Amino acid sequence: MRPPSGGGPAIEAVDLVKTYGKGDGAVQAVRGVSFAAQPGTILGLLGPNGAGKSTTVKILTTLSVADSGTATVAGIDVAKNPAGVRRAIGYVPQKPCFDRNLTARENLTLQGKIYGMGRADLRQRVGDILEQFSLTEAAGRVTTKLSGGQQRKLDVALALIHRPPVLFLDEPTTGLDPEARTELWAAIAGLASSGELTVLLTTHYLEEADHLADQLVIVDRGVVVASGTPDELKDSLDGDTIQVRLASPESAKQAHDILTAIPGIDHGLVDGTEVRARVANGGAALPGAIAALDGAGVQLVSFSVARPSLDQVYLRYAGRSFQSTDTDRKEGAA
Ligand SMILES: Nc1ncnc2c1ncn2[C@@H]1O[C@H](COP(=O)(O)OP(=O)(O)OP(=O)(O)O)[C@@H](O)[C@H]1O
Repeated sequence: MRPPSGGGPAIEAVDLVKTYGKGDGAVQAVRGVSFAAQPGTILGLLGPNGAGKSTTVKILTTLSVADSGTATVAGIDVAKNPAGVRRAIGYVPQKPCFDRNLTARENLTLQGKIYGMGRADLRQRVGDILEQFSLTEAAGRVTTKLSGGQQRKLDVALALIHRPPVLFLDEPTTGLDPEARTELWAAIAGLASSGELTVLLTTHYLEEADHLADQLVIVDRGVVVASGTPDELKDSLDGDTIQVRLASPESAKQAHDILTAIPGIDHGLVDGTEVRARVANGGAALPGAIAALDGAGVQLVSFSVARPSLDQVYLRYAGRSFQSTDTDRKEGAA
């Protein structure tokens, strides 16, 4: 299948609204979300846990029905023709979806049969897709004997077996170690590079969104707070980011307080042993900032001036730091 003809977006959401439950217990998961992904691009839906990303994806993949609003995928209306949408998409949910008792090759073959693919085409396709995801050598192994990264790649391969023009990846790298994450990033970037596949991926990793997405839609508490390319979003913030690395998290907190007390330095964030803050002109602020830290006896590991990062973008548009939203989540989960 190819992307929709006629030049329209591959994915379009217009004013989607979804509330779970009723009365006092009602949760407004999605509160008027709109965006569009052009064919052959990767759109990153970025937001902390509970922002409404999965709910939006569920509506677009026909697993859930919106209370209001409209959406098309591959030019097909999700509400009017859900079966058509399901044929046009691949969907990788957060949890693995392969059969643990079968091998990678058997899983792919079974999936292809479910989509009604012919025997010769399917055999060729399974071979090609195993190759594409560097799974050929592991193809004969029962899936439980694959590494976490290989299992995740198999999930993506399964979603693509029927050559859909649109792929949805819901937090594809959650739980993967850094090496497996980097490998999956390369595979995802490779998928979209042909220009024939449109990918929507949800993530709460700023780095992942920055690295992979052509276009970002930042969601928070069910609404879109900003959208654009990663560069556009960073450029929309005037000024520079100063980044200071300290020897310990305690020193980082101390450095944060000292720096943000300096007029013109604001929006400070502490991330482990690093402090980041915004300033109109990083070069001009540098001597004063270093002198203030030095005067307080705070030992620096490094100090640099950089372009704004996505967490600064998030802070500016969502009105709170990305780290704090993640901390809220962890505390809520505890
Ligand atoms: N089936 C459901 N019933 C009730 N509330 C729900 C349901 N599914 C999601 N929610 C709530 O809706 C809100 C949005 O959830 P959603 O899963 O869409 O967010 P998310 O951004 O995908 O988060 P995560 O990264 O944790 O998957 C949250 O407050 C969540 O608790």
